[in-house]
Amino acid sequence: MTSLTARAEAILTQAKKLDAFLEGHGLPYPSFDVDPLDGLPAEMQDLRSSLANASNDLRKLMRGAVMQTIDVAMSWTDAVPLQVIYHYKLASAVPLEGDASYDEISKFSGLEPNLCRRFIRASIGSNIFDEDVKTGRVFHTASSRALVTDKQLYDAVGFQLEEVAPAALKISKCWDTFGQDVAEQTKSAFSLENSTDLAIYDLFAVELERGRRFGSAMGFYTRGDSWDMRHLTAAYDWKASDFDYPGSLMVDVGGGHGQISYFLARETKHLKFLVQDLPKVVEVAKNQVPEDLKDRVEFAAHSFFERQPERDRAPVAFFLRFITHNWSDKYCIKILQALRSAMQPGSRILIYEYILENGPVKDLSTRYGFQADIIMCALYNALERRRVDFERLLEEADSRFELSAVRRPPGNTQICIVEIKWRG
Ligand SMILES: C[S@@+](CC[C@H](N)C(=O)[O-])C[C@H]1O[C@@H](n2cnc3c(N)ncnc32)[C@H](O)[C@@H]1O
Repeated sequence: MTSLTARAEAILTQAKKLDAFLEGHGLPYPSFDVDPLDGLPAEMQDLRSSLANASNDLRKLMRGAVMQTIDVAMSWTDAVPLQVIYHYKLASAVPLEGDASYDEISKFSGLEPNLCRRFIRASIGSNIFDEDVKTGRVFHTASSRALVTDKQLYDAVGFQLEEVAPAALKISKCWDTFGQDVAEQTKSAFSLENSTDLAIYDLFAVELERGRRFGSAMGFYTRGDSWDMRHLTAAYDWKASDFDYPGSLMVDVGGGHGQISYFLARETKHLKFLVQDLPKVVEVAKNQVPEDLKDRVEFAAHSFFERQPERDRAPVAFFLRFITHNWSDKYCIKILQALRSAMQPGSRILIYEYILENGPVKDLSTRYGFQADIIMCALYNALERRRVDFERLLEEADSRFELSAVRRPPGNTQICIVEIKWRG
């Protein structure tokens, strides 16, 4: 058993190190008004995460077993005021470096003054906005200010609170309605919430503003360090002589606009890339290939549920980034089976996405994969997988597939490369 004093001392030791770094670099201490931490170097980010995890544990312990559970059950009372702030653009109603009365916020936003006051005051408890107790005027904190200055953050908040959260509250209803083994994207909690039998991408293709917000929110989620492409090169030897040689080809399955292929083409010497995606995506992407990569990267319309076209020589690899986590096992098996005819001994499938730990994860800094798992469930009837889940998929798809390695980039504990070989 760890004493409270020992916990607090561990926090103190870490806080002193972080303070020393900030002081040594002339940076302000973190406050609700100024956040100097995002720009810190990697080793300080590790320290910061460790301090956040330790203090979060202490906070939960001090809330106590019952209140900690009630806090979770009532977390919607933090989320809903933020949704109102998002919906009525209340953050933009307050000057970045000044203040505003509730009447002024009301005039700007069209939300009735008493509602502005109630929902902003509820959010002040989450340090989103603050209020001068003497004048009753509202001013920004670093969090509410970022809602104005960071468009991708704003869209990510809107996407979570207006798309994902309402859908996620229908997960149990989805299972009651369609069964717990429901595998279709068109019968998801998201489809129930939206009274549609369209999958999310198809709905967003016609509801353009929602589609734009989704794209912008993804921009927010993918700008974190765990998405940095350097992890790709740290986790795999793309320049190996059995990979990057004259005439070798990698197929980027569902490769979107080709960002990964462009990056890897610049990291390798000979390897060529074929980016496959749906016709409407390829139509746009094929005209945007950078001049220096025109002889290395090509695009072709191809559904990943269809057999690969015949080729004289098998590709060295099929690369799938953030594809399988959007699909239930039933469809992932189809995707894998469609690659079989193009595999030869030595060719491989590389799947790059969150690989969940086999056991539970409690740290704030590493639990995102488990949260993403619930999002996949709500939106697609899909999941984030563990190594054993991939092993099961491969066994069901074809026993000639062999999971040869899970390559975890150093320092990036969540997004990994699953390497699959073909026994032939
Ligand atoms: C989550 S995005 C990942 C894009 C890309 N791999 C990346 O990581 O940036 C999923 C991609 O799958 C594509 N997609 C969806 N259904 C497809 C299908 N049946 N065949 C091929 N691509 C498909 C989408 O158009 C989209 O580009």
